[in-house]
Amino acid sequence: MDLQGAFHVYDTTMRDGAQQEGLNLSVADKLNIARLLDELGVGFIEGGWPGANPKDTEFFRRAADELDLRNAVLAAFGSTRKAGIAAADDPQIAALRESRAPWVTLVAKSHTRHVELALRTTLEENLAMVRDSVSHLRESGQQVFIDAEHFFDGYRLDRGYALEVLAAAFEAGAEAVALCDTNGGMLPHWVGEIVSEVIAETGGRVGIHAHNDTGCAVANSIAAVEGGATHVQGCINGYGERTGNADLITTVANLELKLGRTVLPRGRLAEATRIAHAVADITNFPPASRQPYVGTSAFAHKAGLHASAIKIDPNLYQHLDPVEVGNDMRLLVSDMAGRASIELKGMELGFDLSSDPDLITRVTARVKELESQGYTFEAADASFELLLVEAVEGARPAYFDIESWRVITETSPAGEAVSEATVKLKAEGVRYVVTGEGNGPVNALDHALRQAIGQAFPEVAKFELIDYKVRIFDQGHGTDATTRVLIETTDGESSWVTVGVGHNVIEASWGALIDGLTFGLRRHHG
Ligand SMILES: CC(=O)SCCNC(=O)CCNC(=O)[C@H](O)C(C)(C)COP(=O)(O)OP(=O)(O)OC[C@H]1O[C@@H](n2cnc3c(N)ncnc32)[C@H](O)[C@@H]1OP(=O)(O)O
Ligand SMILES: CC(=O)C(=O)O
Repeated sequence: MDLQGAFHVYDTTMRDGAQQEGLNLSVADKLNIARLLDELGVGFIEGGWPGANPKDTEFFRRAADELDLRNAVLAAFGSTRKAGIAAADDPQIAALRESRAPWVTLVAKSHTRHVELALRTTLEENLAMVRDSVSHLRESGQQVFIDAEHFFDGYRLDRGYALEVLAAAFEAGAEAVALCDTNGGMLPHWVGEIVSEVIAETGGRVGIHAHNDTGCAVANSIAAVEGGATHVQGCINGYGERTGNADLITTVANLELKLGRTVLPRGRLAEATRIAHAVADITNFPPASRQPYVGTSAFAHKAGLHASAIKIDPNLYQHLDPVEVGNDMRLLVSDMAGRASIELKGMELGFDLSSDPDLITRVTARVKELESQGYTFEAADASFELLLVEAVEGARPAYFDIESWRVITETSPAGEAVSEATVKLKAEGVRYVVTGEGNGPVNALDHALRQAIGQAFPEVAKFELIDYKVRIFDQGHGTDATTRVLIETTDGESSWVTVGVGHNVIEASWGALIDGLTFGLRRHHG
């Protein structure tokens, strides 16, 4: 597939995406993101603005030697030359030349007020800046895209001038002009109309660069394509300045799966979920669970009625097969579950409950009763699995018997609060009495419990508590309120979440800790 030919998928995660508040990428991060984007099969990767900061300059230096891109080519971003100087003498243009990127994307003003107020130059000089910069870079052997900044607002204010800017770019040899909704204020039908008018007027290749300030960045990008655009820009996970850019994966998935356009190499879209999450790991922004196509909730079903239909045919409650974007359908168990939800969740966890409708009814009722007391199973699959095992096998898995536990918190001579827990239990026929210390009561209990159980089951040494969340509900009751604790435990290979509920945070934590250890031991011992 010719990714630099018929239709351009252009990623700007590492340039406009990095303009997102709080998002900071090292050179190594950028190299890793570029590899992931290449795996996704985008045609163009905008790596940053060489010359604007040492990191972006370094990225292009290292990329030329270290990246072995199979699908994509690199684009370096910069602006047209400064007013009043030759393109060849502009140090910023020199940095673009020296980046060794085969493509350069130049941001150009196409809005008269921006030319006069922000550039503080004449409309004529701005046209010359566009013309000179493009032709200079073309003569230096690079291919050029233009990002026509504030194009839609500029077109509405002075259509003639906005089109003159595009004409100057095309005449000088720009391959495509991306019309930018820089302030993100457009709606889809406005974008569609303007894009088709521009194509009719210029005959050149037109692209779209949409920001999400109206919540319409993806819709605007799709409208542009329907209006004739053949170059689409966006960012993974919709990162970007202010409210972000068009989410590139959502845009591409809509183009491929809804409009039947082939814009990525065959089979690449099925990697979308993995790649979106891998990029999120690098940016250190947790992936949004409700993100279209790739979010963990994108194909998660909570309502009992949905599950009952899904049992017959999953497509009754999903707009497409999640496999197409590398995602999975998940059933959530909660007080909104019906018997079908429990049966399907059981199947997901490896239990065939279909021949025992009474058991399904009992488990459904038990889930609703426990949820009314404050438990939540949709976030705590491991506690639900233990509940299911108890129902199926007639008893909860028991690797240890707790005799008693207690915990105290006192101040040390240095004035710090320290906690000490004592746990008495029996495991594998042996009685253990163990004391653990910690920087808080739950930490002390966790240490004592794992030390005691670890003597009978050494694999417990690998277990580690990695997340701890407390939620107080019945807010009216103040310190008497019911407390829910969710604990995430790992054995180094995978992790699981358990829930505990109690009238105080220690009691609730204890329940979640016991479930966490029991679930982990069951995984190792069956
Ligand atoms: C719409 C967008 O998101 S475009 C991308 C924007 N991204 C960034 O700005 C991030 C990287 N930017 C930077 O590191 C810096 O702003 C730099 C290195 C580019 C420039 O820094 P400085 O030289 O200190 O200038 P400063 O940022 O204050 O102002 C920008 C200058 O570029 C000029 N400029 C703005 N747009 C253009 C353009 N399309 N063509 C030519 N010049 C332009 C401005 O008029 C201003 O000129 P002046 O220095 O003569 O006043
Ligand atoms: C170029 C760009 O990022 C914009 O106009 O939004």
